[in-house]
Amino acid sequence: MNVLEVRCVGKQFGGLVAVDQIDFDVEKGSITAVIGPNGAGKTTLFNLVTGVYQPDRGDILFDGRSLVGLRPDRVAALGIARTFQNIRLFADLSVVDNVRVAMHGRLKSGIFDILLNRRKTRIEERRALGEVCGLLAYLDLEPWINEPAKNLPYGVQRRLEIARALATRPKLLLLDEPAAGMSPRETWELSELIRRLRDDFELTVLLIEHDMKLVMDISERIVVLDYGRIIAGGTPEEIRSDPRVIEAYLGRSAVADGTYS
Ligand SMILES: Nc1ncnc2c1ncn2[C@@H]1O[C@H](COP(=O)(O)OP(=O)(O)OP(=O)(O)O)[C@@H](O)[C@H]1O
Repeated sequence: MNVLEVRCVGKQFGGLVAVDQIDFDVEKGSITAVIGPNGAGKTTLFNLVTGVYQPDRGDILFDGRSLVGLRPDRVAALGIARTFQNIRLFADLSVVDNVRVAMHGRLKSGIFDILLNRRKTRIEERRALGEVCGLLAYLDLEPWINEPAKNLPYGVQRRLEIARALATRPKLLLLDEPAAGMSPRETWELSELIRRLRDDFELTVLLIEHDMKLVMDISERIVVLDYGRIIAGGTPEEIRSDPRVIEAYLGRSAVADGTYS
């Protein structure tokens, strides 16, 4: 069963075609990677799925329902969460408050309930805090719980971004270059974490990543973009040996020097 269906989607910025006739499916419970050279259209695709941009043509279906025309908050409420290439946290807020803020969009109590300090609001807040603490424990963020986000090491900030995304209880998690700036050890830990998340939270994961080792290690399907178009799609084995991918994305030298092995 497909959780996401991208149907002939196109997006232009003035004369520049950023995404052109993109068409692919993401199977429920899978880990799918979108790869391609800089400027290939990967982040634009994520922005189209999450409602940041609207497609000029085509359709995007989530659980069979079209996302076209929906604002990002509506898309999030349906169960799609994302992390960003350039980490977006509340720098001066503590770790626990960063996750609490992310969870608030899903809580029932409004600002007046909070101001009036209603009993149902206090119960909901207490439950939410319990859930936040559970997420922080799961992601090994407990030692940093009261630390402002800006003080965290880079790899920990990336985990906090994931905690914020999970706080919205998504069905589909989009990760935009989650390994960027990470050491090889942190990247290895991240690949283990992504697999665990998928299993423990029954998620479907769609990720953009330049780290080929991570992509080949954890993806079940790979979609390859170049100049806004899909040039290949398939399993890691199929992609690894596809000459169009080697040519367009990695260059012949990558094959020769063993980068792409
Ligand atoms: N808001 C925008 N306005 C104008 N052009 C844009 C905008 N967003 C993206 N583009 C252009 O669309 C093309 C695709 O960009 P996009 O960021 O989607 O590529 P990418 O594959 O994510 O690249 P990278 O790997 O460098 O992040 C690029 O040429 C980019 O300059």
